[in-house]
Amino acid sequence: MSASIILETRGLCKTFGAVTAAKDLHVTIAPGEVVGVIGSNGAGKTTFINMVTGYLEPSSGEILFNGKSIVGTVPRAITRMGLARSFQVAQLFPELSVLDNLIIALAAAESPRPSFFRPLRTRAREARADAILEEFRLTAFRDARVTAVPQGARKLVDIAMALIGEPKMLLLDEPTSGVSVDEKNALMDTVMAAVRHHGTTVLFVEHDMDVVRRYVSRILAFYSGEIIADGTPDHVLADAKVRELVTGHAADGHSARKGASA
Ligand SMILES: Nc1ncnc2c1ncn2[C@@H]1O[C@H](COP(=O)(O)OP(=O)(O)OP(=O)(O)O)[C@@H](O)[C@H]1O
Repeated sequence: MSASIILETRGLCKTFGAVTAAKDLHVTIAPGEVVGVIGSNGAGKTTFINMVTGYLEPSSGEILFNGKSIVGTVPRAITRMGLARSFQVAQLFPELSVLDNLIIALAAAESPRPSFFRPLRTRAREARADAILEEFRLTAFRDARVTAVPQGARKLVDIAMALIGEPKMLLLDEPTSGVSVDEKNALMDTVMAAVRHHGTTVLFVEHDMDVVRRYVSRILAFYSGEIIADGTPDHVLADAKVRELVTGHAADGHSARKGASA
């Protein structure tokens, strides 16, 4: 693998009984790329992210991160190698404040086993958390309980926490799901400014084609566990198979498919 590839999968397969969720996936991602993953419901997008981040063991195939095989490596170790992720549903401590969630993430990033005998909330961590809140435009929610903040802000907290360890690559599973159409661009503008600032390579799953077009330089289109198109947004979104099977826009312009807005 050359230095111009940060993530590579070779012949990646995953079956669940009779269901093939990933079929012979060959993907290479270069450092600094912003890649959108599209596909209708059940196409295999989350399965791909779960395998790459260690949450799911592939049935066969290889995954290389920075040239090192990571198949069989536990998620926490993969995160420590610099490959982080967020989830469709934000993984936060719902009863704690936004600030405390960030402080826990900061403590966890500093040490794999934070001591129960030392306070988690130190001045240094609080100052760092405040800087993160500002960067992610979350200062207004600093002391609010996670359950009391809007969905878009929860998503931002989750993504901010994923970026705390300064990952080289970030995988986002539907960062704008459950967020109103009006809020989507503001959320993605904030996320993209942060990842550009940190120089992070990004791959994100997205159903909204307006969001995809606006933020990515490359699209992987999944259908039935396979990648049916890989290229620039103009190329992939004009592809006849993608229009028929993913975005639901047949050649006559008729839209039918659930889960995609183009
Ligand atoms: N743990 C599992 N056990 C059995 N089948 C699974 C499991 N996880 C995923 N599948 C199946 O694998 C296929 C791909 O699912 P996956 O969740 O990866 O799709 P997706 O593209 O992320 O869909 P969505 O957009 O709805 O999140 C589906 O048919 C799904 O039902």
